[in-house]
Amino acid sequence: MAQQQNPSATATPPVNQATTTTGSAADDELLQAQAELWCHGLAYLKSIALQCAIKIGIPTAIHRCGGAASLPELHASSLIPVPASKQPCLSRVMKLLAASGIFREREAGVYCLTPVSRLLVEDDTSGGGHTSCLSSLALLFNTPFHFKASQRMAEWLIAGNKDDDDGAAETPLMMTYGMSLYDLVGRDTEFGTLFYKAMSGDSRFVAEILMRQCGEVFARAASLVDVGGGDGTTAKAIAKAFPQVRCSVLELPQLVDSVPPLVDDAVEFIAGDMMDFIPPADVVLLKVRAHNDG
Ligand SMILES: C[S@@+](CC[C@H](N)C(=O)[O-])C[C@H]1O[C@@H](n2cnc3c(N)ncnc32)[C@H](O)[C@@H]1O
Repeated sequence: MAQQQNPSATATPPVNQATTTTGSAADDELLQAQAELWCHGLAYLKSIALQCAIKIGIPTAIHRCGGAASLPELHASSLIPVPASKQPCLSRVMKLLAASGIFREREAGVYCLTPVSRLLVEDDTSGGGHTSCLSSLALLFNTPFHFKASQRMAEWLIAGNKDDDDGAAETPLMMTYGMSLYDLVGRDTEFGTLFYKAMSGDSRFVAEILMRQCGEVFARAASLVDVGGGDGTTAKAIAKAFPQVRCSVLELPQLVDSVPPLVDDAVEFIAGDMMDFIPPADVVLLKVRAHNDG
């Protein structure tokens, strides 16, 4: 009886070792490139996973468990609102965040805070050099406004015809919403609230470092203007620490008009555009993205 031969065995000519190694290295490189492409293509999931962990309250929950906890421990302590049936999914989110350096997997399934996730703890009084929480800032990076506008980046880049409104838009955000980021902040209450919560958290964080590092500058000053100073968090912190400094904030008129908590005796708010005028002062502070980026 004739034996059936393995077609691939008969079709493949004998090859020397060098050819095999070269072919295999090239395939390895291709597979590596494909894996990297997957990673780049899905990189936005890292931001989504971070947003998810913040919304669920994982950094604060781990902090309240003493700085390290397993998911079953977090679940048992009722610190995170995720039903047991979904813990395997949360476990995958945590693995992704641990691989990204946001948490550290100390041992299988036990997660600790890292310097990054410590910035996301809501009530951190452990004295890690800061007392402010940057959760709102991290959430601000991922709003639907940002996602929707950034998905139009290519469309915005190739739109160049000055006769059409889209082509003339200064930014993808302007093209998508027909207004600047700061106009959006003024018009959308929810977005505006998140924006200023994020900015004041960031300002508190930076002010703590600024005062430690540049205290002698403020100690010698009699006046300071914080240009684009938002809700005045930084200026208020400086005024409190250095009462001899007369602090003011230069802000866009729509912001000064629309946000009541801006009124503060320690800080004067001046409505104006920094491109037109900056009030004279011993110290001019600028912590701002001055263009209407989107
Ligand atoms: C990114 S926020 C920073 C706020 C604050 N300096 C901080 O660090 O938290 C930028 C601020 O600059 C203000 N701004 C933008 N363009 C401005 C301009 N041309 N003149 C004055 N303020 C401006 C915005 O209203 C916004 O509050």
